[in-house]
Amino acid sequence: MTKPARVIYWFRTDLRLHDSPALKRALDLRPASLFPVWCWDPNYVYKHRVGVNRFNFLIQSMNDLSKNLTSLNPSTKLLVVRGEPTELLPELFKRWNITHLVFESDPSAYGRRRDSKVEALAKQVGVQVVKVQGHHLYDPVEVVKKNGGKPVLTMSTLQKVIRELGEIPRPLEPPENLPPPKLDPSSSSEGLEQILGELSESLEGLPHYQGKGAWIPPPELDLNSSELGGPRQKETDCYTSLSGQDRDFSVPTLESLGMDPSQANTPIQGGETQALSRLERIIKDVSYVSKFAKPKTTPGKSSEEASTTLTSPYIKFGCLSVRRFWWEVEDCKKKFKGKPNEITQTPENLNGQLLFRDMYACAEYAVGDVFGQVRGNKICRFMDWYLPNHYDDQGQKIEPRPPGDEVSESRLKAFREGRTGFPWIDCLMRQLVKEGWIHHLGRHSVAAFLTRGQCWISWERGAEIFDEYLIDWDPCSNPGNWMWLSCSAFFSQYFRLYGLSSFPSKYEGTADLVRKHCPELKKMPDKYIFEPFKAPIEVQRKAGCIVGKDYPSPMLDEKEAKEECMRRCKAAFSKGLYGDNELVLKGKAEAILRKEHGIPDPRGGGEGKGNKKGKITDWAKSNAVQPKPEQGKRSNAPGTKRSKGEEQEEGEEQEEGEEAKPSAKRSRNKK
Ligand SMILES: Cc1cc2nc3c(=O)[nH]c(=O)nc-3n(C[C@H](O)[C@H](O)[C@H](O)COP(=O)(O)OP(=O)(O)OC[C@H]3O[C@@H](n4cnc5c(N)ncnc54)[C@H](O)[C@@H]3O)c2cc1C
Repeated sequence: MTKPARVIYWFRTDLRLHDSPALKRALDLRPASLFPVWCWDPNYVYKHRVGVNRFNFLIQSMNDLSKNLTSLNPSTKLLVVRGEPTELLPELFKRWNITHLVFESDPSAYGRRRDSKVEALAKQVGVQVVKVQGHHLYDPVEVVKKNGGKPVLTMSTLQKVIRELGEIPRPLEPPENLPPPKLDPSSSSEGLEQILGELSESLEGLPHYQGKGAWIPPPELDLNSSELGGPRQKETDCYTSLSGQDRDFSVPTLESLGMDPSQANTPIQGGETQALSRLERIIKDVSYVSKFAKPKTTPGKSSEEASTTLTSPYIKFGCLSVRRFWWEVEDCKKKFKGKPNEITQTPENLNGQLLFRDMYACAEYAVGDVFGQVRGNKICRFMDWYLPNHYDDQGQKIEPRPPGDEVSESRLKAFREGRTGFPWIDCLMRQLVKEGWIHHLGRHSVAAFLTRGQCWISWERGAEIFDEYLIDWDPCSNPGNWMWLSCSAFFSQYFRLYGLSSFPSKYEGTADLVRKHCPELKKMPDKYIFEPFKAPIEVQRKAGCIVGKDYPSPMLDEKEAKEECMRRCKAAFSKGLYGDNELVLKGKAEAILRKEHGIPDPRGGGEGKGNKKGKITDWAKSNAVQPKPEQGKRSNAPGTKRSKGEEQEEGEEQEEGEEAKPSAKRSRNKK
């Protein structure tokens, strides 16, 4: 007779019970005991940028999952063990006599590395590992294989490849019951408290337990560093015991991380229960689902009123199954009573949005660890951005990063703090920090502004800011979209830009969004809401907001900055270098690009025309601060006419329906 299975189900970014193919595989083993484990990894807590809103969402989602597990069997819940999975899981295998470890596979490079370590450790002690794809519509491993090992860079390539992979599986129902996490399945102990007590006892003697060798943040770690996702108010106590302060394997609190819960200002609440009720609301509106066209959606007055689905945080943490979303959309569209040609198509429809997510995952899978950076990234066009990452001779990232030129550093700071003097950018950045989410077109605006649009700052820096604040931060979608918006990959029409006033003017509710997040502009009339620096002084006085005093002056001249960036894009495109080119790897590409195209270096160095060694160039200097308000001049405010040239630069909202068409030949002339 075979030994009955004793299974650890390792939860990660699959915090749900519905449509979980990995959980189904665990239950198909008919385990005598099922241990639903979450490893509260100090690497995540102390080494990643995770802001308070994302932690809050995660904690809520874990609590919701735990409650849902208990509703299936009152003798079970989510078992949170505090420590690194590579250290902890092997101990649990031994102490809980585990036969199988089951988890949903993590396609990201970091996750794959961690998982393969855990897999090897499990095999060493005879524990069988079962990993199942469930985080994407299609398995990135299979897609990339079918694409000849190449990264998928366009929607049409993805669609071509997936046609051969067959239909997306229909979603699974949640389980009806679960075995309890009993150490001795034949024992009569049934109560959860008793089971938890026995489990906690079984961990006696392990390091980190009951304060013995507790995981204490290393002294060099600055808990107040924003690099760690915002200020931590006090010492953490979430690692003083393996099974939690009360030895009940509970979900940690924000306080135990040293975070201030009052800073979690997001209206977005985590958990599978919330995710499913949101999905139900979306699907009820057959017309909305059938006619969904991403470019026509609006950021609205607030995140709750944005006209997209706001499902990304739930999909990110797996509270919502992406396959379930897909199929509910498909079934909903069948109920549409309007004309068939009113039903929107991929890529602008909801299915298209979900496919974009898969596209970035497939690109990340093929590119690997360097997907989030320029250096070494074969799909990423090299541009001579300001404030790039720095690397040593071995290709290791130098941290902390050496300071860049002071103008760009001050612009980056103002951008992060929502003080650029451009209300559209400032309100979005303040919304991001406060609520942990902004609408896609808002993300477009800020990403283009920081990179190829106005500031010429490396997309790596912008992606880092999003990493810290977005609840839905994703290791594939975030760098992928930043590369798209900066025209580094996926998209190449660098001449298409957003007007800082004309673009938001086209969308309903955007003036209110500005007023909500930039209250100093509350009384600014609509005409000047996106360009208060153009308001006559009497208008500013009447609105109680003097530009330069109550609200910052714009930090650059939009038109000049755009022209300069365009020149730089042109140069980078004509040179055609990518992140894996030898010149880039050796750190020589920037100087060459500047020299060949006479582009000034803001730090000096004499490479570009007209550079004065050691000085900030005139261009950067003159645009650093306080451009003259064009009071009373032509305005781009709502209702006013724009010049022909500006019209041509906009319309960027069509982007998601287009393909990346690299306009310059790739240069792969490795020496
Ligand atoms: C610079 C930048 C950075 C971004 N970073 C992230 C990120 O870290 N995580 C993330 O989930 N999305 C990211 N996006 C993509 C997109 O903005 C969000 O997924 C979307 O705004 C989420 O809102 P929603 O759920 O209302 O989307 P909807 O429009 O309702 O779309 C439904 C779902 O489709 C997926 N989706 C839609 N658009 C995209 C896209 N362009 N790329 C990938 N998935 C998409 C999301 O899972 C989303 O929840 C980024 C976009 C930009 C421009």
